[in-house]
Amino acid sequence: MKNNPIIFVMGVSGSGKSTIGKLLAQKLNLDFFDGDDYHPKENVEKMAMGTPLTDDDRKGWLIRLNQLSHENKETGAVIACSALKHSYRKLLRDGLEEQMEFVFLKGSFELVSERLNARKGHFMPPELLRSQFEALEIPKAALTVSIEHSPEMIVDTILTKLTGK
Ligand SMILES: Nc1ncnc2c1ncn2[C@@H]1O[C@H](COP(=O)(O)OP(=O)(O)OP(=O)(O)O)[C@@H](O)[C@H]1O
Ligand SMILES: O=C(O)[C@H](O)[C@@H](O)[C@H](O)[C@H](O)CO
Repeated sequence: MKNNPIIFVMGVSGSGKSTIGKLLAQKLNLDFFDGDDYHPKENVEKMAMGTPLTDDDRKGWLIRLNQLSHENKETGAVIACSALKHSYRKLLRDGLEEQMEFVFLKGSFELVSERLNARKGHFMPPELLRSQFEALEIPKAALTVSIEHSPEMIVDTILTKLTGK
């Protein structure tokens, strides 16, 4: 595994970024940050109203998460962030190429939809899921795991793959 890794757990809304990210951070004894907490108020309001974010809406937020990564450069961290497009991942990685890992949570529209419909108390409406899949550009270099298994199994798979690197 890379030294002091900055691990971005990425995927569409409801793919399990927060659930998996927290557990992974615990196992690696790293701090966990949820990208959702760094959206400006306008972005959260927009999503809550059922409008997908644009590239422009996401830009400042991605820059902030790149800064956050730099702030945690010495220790490493786990960060949950949708990171849907290649250009977003390039921005997130800027200046930290050596330390950064992307873990992609891969799942079908149907499965994620089921989980989102069952989730309570979150601002993101399930109706936005289609637009999340439309925006998603599948990462080629990411460590990819299927979300069909339990969170514990998924994290074990990630750890095995990470430590084998
Ligand atoms: N592997 C799993 N098996 C079963 N349920 C899961 C799994 N991973 C996550 N969940 C559940 O699915 C829902 C979505 O997970 P979570 O909130 O972690 O996704 P997210 O990608 O962080 O979403 P968002 O980006 O919208 O914040 C939650 O209710 C969570 O408990
Ligand atoms: O890029 C985006 O459209 C956003 O980051 C969303 O994915 C949300 O932040 C989150 O996933 C909602 O819960």
